[in-house]
Amino acid sequence: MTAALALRAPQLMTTPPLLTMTGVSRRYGDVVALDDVSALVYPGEVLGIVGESGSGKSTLLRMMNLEDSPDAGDYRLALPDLPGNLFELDRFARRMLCATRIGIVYQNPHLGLLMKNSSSGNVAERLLIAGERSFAALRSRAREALDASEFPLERMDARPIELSGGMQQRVQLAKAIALEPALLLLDEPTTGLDVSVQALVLDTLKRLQRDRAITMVIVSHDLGVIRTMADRVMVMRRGRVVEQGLADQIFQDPQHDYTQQLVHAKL
Ligand SMILES: Nc1ncnc2c1ncn2[C@@H]1O[C@H](COP(=O)(O)OP(=O)(O)OP(=O)(O)O)[C@@H](O)[C@H]1O
Repeated sequence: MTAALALRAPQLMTTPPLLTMTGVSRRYGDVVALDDVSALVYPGEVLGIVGESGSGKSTLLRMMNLEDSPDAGDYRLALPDLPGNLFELDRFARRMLCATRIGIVYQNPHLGLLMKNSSSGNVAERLLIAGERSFAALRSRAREALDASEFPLERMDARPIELSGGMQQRVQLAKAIALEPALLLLDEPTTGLDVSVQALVLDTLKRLQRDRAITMVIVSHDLGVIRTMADRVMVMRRGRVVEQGLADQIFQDPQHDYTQQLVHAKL
């Protein structure tokens, strides 16, 4: 066992989870996207969700972001004033919760950003929802979030449509962290970027995680990304969780046939 693993494992086990999902199922017509999925995410950790295309990863993340409702299941976040099953919240309460306590970065920046508004305006929009009304404060807080996302500040008034893919992801990230969310969701955040740009964005995510201990859930079909980012890994196939455990254990000693195939295909 490595020193890092020895230090990390007991910490995870002794802290109550921030996120608890139990028995979540979702069908779309005949397609079973999620079949009785349960998940725990502990404060300050990065949970990586991996699996082939169509395995249900993005659907699960959308559930965590309350964008969709399951056919069955329970979802709790251990935050003040949030008792009960979050799937039972009405649309307004969901929107406020997501805007203020949950951040998300999508693979497709069009889902997360208004492409024709300025980058700083995109971040400020999140702050406005939370009640910030002073122009000077909006601008300085947007600047701070963009800086933390390692976005070049001289371009903060550029529109995302004018920016590279890597820069667009940094704007999404700044928007996602502007209100210091309890949970940051990342759906294939670097897929489609050049390898060198991908590495830089992953570096930023790792630094943010280290400096701010943000609890993250990252979805990727790319085991390299999951290996770089995750403390624990959940492997999905056909809407079910087939294996989960500490990242080192999953990568060094995968138990399920499917995980073994994934890991060996990558090596
Ligand atoms: N809104 C929807 N309407 C119909 N089918 C859907 C919808 N969302 C997801 N599905 C289906 O549910 C299954 C799981 O999709 P999901 O996007 O969660 O998989 P994934 O593991 O994220 O794959 P990918 O990486 O390709 O997005 C797929 O068969 C998909 O076609």
